[in-house]
Amino acid sequence: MLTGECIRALGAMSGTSLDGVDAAVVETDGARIFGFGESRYRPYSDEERAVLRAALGKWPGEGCDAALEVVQRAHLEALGGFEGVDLVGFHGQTLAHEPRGRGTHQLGDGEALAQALGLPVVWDFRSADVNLGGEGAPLAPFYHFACAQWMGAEAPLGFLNLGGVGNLTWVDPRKSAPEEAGALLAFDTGPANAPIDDLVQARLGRDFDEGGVLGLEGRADTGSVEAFLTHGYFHRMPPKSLDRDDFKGLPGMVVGLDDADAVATLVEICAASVARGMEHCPEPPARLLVTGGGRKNPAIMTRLAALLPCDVAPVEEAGLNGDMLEAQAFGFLAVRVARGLPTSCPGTTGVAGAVAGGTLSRPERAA
Ligand SMILES: Nc1ncnc2c1ncn2[C@@H]1O[C@H](COP(=O)(O)OP(=O)(O)OP(=O)(O)O)[C@@H](O)[C@H]1O
Ligand SMILES: CC(=O)N[C@H]1[C@@H]2OC[C@@H](O2)[C@@H](O)[C@@H]1O[C@H](C)C(=O)O
Repeated sequence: MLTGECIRALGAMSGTSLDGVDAAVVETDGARIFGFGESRYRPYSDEERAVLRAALGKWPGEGCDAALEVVQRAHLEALGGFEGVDLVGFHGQTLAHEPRGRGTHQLGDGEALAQALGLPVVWDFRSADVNLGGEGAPLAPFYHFACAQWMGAEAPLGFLNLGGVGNLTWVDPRKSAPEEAGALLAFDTGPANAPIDDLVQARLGRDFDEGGVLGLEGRADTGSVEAFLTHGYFHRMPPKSLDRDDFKGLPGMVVGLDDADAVATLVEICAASVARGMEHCPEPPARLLVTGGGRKNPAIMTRLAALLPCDVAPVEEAGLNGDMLEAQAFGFLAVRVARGLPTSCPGTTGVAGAVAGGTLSRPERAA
């Protein structure tokens, strides 16, 4: 099955925004993208999201059973019924991430999922990298490299994922492989949607600032933005990574502002941290392709365009699906793991050398 031929890989991502499970098929040999297949979004209910939110920060053995039940049920519903799938890439739900401390914790049982689906499942993608001294994140950059080549890009370009946390990938598509020196530079830029979501949830009972209405209406408090950028994270050289709640105190910085100004300030902090991160790139990319839910926030996209020295566009302008890029990425990475190909390298996580992470669980009965 895995001899370099085209594999129909089904990836699943449950991200830091806790909005739901994205599931998407990508046709690949682990190096090239041959095509994209069906995708599906399975939202978490309010009750499920509350269970997951309560589990954030927990490590294995610290009472994650209820959250595990939510993750397994939601993924079985999201992944069941796809036709002609050869392999599943299961990210799980990150509950905690301290690569220089306790490690990284993605909640999910890939072995149980493999038996329930009757399909081989690759999971636990991040541990091997962390155990070898890497950040364990971001991992999508190897897929971004494949996307750049699928697009036929011939000059360096950037991918910016704006989920709960922002992560930037600088790609040189002229290189022959993602693990080649100089092919990729990637790192988490800073907070993206998570603090905005948390603030509108706390103040207004909404999940997010739909359409960026508040962010467009308000005025950013520049003093708060400048104070935030003095945080030590912005003085660390990449590769570097964040946990969803590393900046949990951020809404507290804007407590004295009205709703619109508070959101506008968090939007500016997101955009300014991307601009600060862009300074680490070997050269500014001619184009930055934005993926993740933040690309649907006009307030964020407007501020990125104002602050960055390059064209800023949603990935759809390059023919890609920004809602499903991360799910596709874990399908792609699952094929790489199954074929023993690296999934991270010094340029993406700071790991000592290219490493193929992940655990492959096979079903006792085929689907
Ligand atoms: N129409 C919209 N208007 C404004 N913001 C939106 C819109 N749709 C989605 N978002 C934002 O995008 C977020 C979800 O983005 P996404 O699904 O990429 O996050 P994630 O994958 O869970 O996070 P991460 O990539 O950090 O793991 C929502 O929480 C919200 O803040
Ligand atoms: C530990 C963890 O789950 N990190 C996530 C988070 O969400 C965005 C950013 O921080 C990124 O580093 C990573 O996910 C993406 C999919 C990645 O690994 O590329």
